[in-house]
Formats: sequence, C-alpha cells, structure tokens
Amino acid sequence: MVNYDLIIKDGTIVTADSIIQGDIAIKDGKIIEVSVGKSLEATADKEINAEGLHILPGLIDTHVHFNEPGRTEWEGLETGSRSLAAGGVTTFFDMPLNSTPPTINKVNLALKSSAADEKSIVNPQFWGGLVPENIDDLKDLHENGVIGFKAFMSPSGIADFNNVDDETIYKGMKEIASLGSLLAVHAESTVITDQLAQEKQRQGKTTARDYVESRPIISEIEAVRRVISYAEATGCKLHIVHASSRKVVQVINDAKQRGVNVTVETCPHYLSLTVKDLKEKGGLAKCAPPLRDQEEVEDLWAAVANGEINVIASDHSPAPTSMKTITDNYFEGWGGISGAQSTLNIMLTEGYFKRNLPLEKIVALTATNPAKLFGLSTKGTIAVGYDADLALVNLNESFELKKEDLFYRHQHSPYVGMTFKGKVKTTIVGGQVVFENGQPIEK
Ligand SMILES: NC(=O)NC(NC(N)=O)C(=O)[O-]
Ligand SMILES: [Zn+2]
Ligand SMILES: [Zn+2]
Repeated sequence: MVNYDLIIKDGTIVTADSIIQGDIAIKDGKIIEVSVGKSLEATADKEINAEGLHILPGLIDTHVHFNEPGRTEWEGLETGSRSLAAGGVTTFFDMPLNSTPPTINKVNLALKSSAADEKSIVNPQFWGGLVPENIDDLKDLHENGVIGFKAFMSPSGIADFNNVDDETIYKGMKEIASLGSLLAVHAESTVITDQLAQEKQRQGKTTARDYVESRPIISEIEAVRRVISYAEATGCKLHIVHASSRKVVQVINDAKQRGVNVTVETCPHYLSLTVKDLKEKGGLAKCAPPLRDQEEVEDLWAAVANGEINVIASDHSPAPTSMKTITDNYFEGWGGISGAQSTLNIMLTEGYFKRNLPLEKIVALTATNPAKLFGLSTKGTIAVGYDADLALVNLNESFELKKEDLFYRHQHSPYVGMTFKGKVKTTIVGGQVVFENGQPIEK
C-alpha cells in the first residue's frame, strides 16, 4: 500500500468549477490523489480530518507591501507572511515599493528574495518596479524572475519610488511587451488629484469627504483610459490594480471587448467599507484610490458577480499606528490599509453569505485566475499534480475580529470589530501545515 506524507480526509473540496466531497493525498508537496465519493485506500505520516470543513486552493494575494528590506518597522516578511497564513493565503506577490531599496534592479531584488527565503512561511513572488530611472534594468529583473512590473501614475508617497511620466509608460511598455511580461498600474491622474488636494487644503477643507472628493472616480477613469491607449499602441499586457468603482471596471471591459489585453483587480476594502467608515475609523480606512459610497460598493459587487473582475487582492499597505492616526486633517496620515489577513473573511461574509456569490467564484478570483494570469502553472486549484497549497475553512463558525487576532507588526485594521462568518482552521503550503489552532507555525 502507498504511504503518503499527508492525507486530508472527508472535506468539501472547492475549485473554480466544482464542489465535491472527498479525500486529498499529498506527497513531496504535491497533490497525488483526489478521491471523490470513496475513501482513499492508503496510509500517511499525518492525517487531517476535514469533516465539516471546506478545502479551498490557498489564496494567491497578488498585491501586498511587506516593506522588507529597509522598512520592517512598518511590517516585514515574517509578520506579513504569518498574517497571510492565518488568512488562508499561501502565495503573495510583494510590491516593489515601501521596501528600501525598492525592487527596481536585480541587486535589490536579490536582497528581498533572500530575506523572503529566510523569513516567509508562505510562497513569495516579487513585482519589479517601473520608474523613470530604470528602463535599462527591466530585462535583468525579468530574467531574475519578477512576476511582472508595477508603476504608479500618481505620486506613490514613497521618496525612492517615482511615479511614471507618459514617456516612461510608453518606453517601459514597449520593453515589457518585448520581454513578454506584464505591467500593473496604480492609475490615478496626478493632475486631478494634486490640484484638487491643493485647492481643498488651501480652503481648509480637510474632512474625510474632502479627501475622497480630491481623488474622484474620474481621476481613475482618466488614467486608466490613458494607460490603455499605451497598451494598445505597444501590445503590452496591462493589469489595473485596485479599481474602486464599477465605472472604472467598465472602461477596462470596453477595452477588453476591443481586444486589448487588460485585466483588473479590486480589493476587499472597496467591497466592504465606505466613506462613512473613513469618517468613523479615521486613518485606518484611508487609502488611495479612496473608499467610495455604498452604491459604488453594491455596483462593484454586481461587477464581481458578473465576471467583470479578474482578481481580488488585499493591497495590504501597512504602517505604524501613529501614522494611521488622523485628528482632523485627512490629507495627513498614511494612505494604505492593513487587510491581508481578512481577504477570505470578507469574500465569504460579504460575498457568499450576504450576496450569494458562489464559493466557486471566490476561488476563481482569489486563486485560480491569479495563477493563470501570472503563469503559476502548478497553483490555483486542487487537482492531481498541483502544489499542495490549501486552506481549510469552517463555514459555520462566526467570530468577531479582535486586535489580538491580527498577526501584523502593528495590530490595527479597519476590519477590527467586524463579525465574520467562515473561519480559517488550517493552512497548508507545499504539504506543510503553516497555520493551525489559531497560530502560525514557526519557520
Ligand atoms: N505606497 C503604497 O503602498 N501605496 C498603496 N497605498 C494605497 N493603496 O492606499 C498603493 O497600493 O497605492
Ligand atoms: Zn496603488
Ligand atoms: Zn498597493
């Protein structure tokens, strides 16, 4: 009889196209057998009883800022990856900025990658940056394994990561197209956001609503249209991150229909929080693009249900609590939300339970689509030959998120105090348990 490393017995296995009852056998980090309807006839070194649990492909969070090296007092790969494990996330793509040095050449990439090897308890991948100064480094970054490139069309808030001008977008996209890679873009118009922000502050208008009005949806739409035209001209694959409104998604969909190779991400915060939360929770809910109103949230859910969104990612962009404290001026304080641990909780509570979004769609948006889009050919689903990256979830368990439950370096999040239905019980990366009994496993 075969002996496996691990057998997970009697769980409800969810993929992007099916939900079945069965057992999963794992050896050397891979799924070797999925037995449907009948028990696996085999022994294993370890067995997990998944009766009553749903087994999902581990989430792939394509958008986090872990800030290592150089700014680990804000987060770091150890605390960041532990939070992901607690949230059922088994792979992350770390953004090139907020770490110092930023990931804009191969030397800096090597620094980050060796830090991740040492500290991360889940699978790391890295974005390379596109900035006005580094067109000549893109090829090296690509050859050294970056998952794609990331650029900011408006100021990034970080001094060593400049936003791109149109010439850099054009030249950069030509180069990235020739490498067969992809450009992800933070798309807000600098002209609109800078001018409106200055005007508001000159007039002493600094409330939550003023901050939101200084970054209107049209600012995203304008930038998205512009970068799409460069994608059409250069043939470069384009990925728009953190669309805050279905109106932005619509522009991307129109381009898709014309045959442009463009995809779109949105984030749990745009699906669960509004300007009201920004008023009530202050800096904890500040991000760019900003939170919108409830109608926009509902429209965005409609876009999700309708298959208009490719990827849901957290855009976890943490900072020390002192930098998230806003007293009266919403133009001050760090823009970026701490949320990486809660992506699945929000998709289940707000999506599956509240709005009948099928579990299969949640799996598609958080694992299967990201794996396909970024060429991770052994990840994103539960099938023979795939990596054993799994999240075991109890859909019947509810809990209120408390500060103490967070594994971030700084235990704050706009989601603290929310009641979630669906709790991650066990997370497995390459056949190894990395989270169990409410605790991440030490590396
Ligand atoms: N420098 C950042 O981390 N910025 C991030 N901040 C947000 N989204 O508020 C981002 O992704 O743009
Ligand atoms: Zn951004
Ligand atoms: Zn980001």
